[in-house]
Amino acid sequence: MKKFALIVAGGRGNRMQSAIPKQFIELRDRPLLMHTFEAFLKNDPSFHFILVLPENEMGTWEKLCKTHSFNVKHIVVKGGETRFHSVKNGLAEINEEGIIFIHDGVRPLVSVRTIENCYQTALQKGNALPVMAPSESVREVSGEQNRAVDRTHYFLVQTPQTFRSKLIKTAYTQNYSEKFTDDASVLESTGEKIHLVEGNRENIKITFPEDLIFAKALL
Ligand SMILES: Nc1ccn([C@@H]2O[C@H](COP(=O)(O)OP(=O)(O)OP(=O)(O)O)[C@@H](O)[C@H]2O)c(=O)n1
Ligand SMILES: C[C@](O)(CO)[C@H](O)COP(=O)(O)O
Repeated sequence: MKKFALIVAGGRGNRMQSAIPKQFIELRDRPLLMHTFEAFLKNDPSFHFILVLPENEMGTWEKLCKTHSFNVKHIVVKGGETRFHSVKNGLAEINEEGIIFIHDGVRPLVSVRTIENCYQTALQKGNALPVMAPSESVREVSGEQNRAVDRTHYFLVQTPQTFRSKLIKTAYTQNYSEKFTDDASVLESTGEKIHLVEGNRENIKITFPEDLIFAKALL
């Protein structure tokens, strides 16, 4: 089965407060985004890549690829207003049957095992969502009130969120809703059951400056 990695890096990275977009920050002499590609290639060198970038950053990426002799074949697509719109633009480039891994460009620490777990489950069941149990207590907040909840009922969601191509392309023909915070929520709203698989604890989304310290130590 053909494998497509749709890497979304069309965001601004406002919470990182960095002069350059967080996806281009250098970690161990390479832009963060290149480490993300490499994580997929470690799992399977035959991956087909689609990369979503902000339109005004495409030139910078081209230069970075030259500077770092980054020769991994990939299609570059322009990002949209939200992650949903960026994914939609990327999906439009995939017109063959296969398994699509939709992955945040800023999660370079995804493991080979997580990618494999996602592949096997998506192949058998149509979709796979990597998750981790929270390691802290959880509280529900409602206005001025808050209460402890049973954390065994909750999981934290990672990427790559992985799907048979037809299923996810059809799901993304829906109109955008603010409830769509990830790809599984888009598919779920069509009535599909979502299948959970084990992610890896290091697979954090690089969001705040402190996350870079953690990533540098592990890459
Ligand atoms: N319009 C958007 C917004 C986000 N993303 C991507 O979705 C992933 C997860 O988003 P997040 O980490 O929140 O990135 P940003 O939106 O860039 O960060 P911030 O919210 O801090 O601005 C990132 O790889 C980001 O580049 C995207 O492709 N297009
Ligand atoms: C897709 C995601 O990374 C799953 O945890 C997450 O929902 C992205 O959230 P963000 O607010 O767009 O960073």
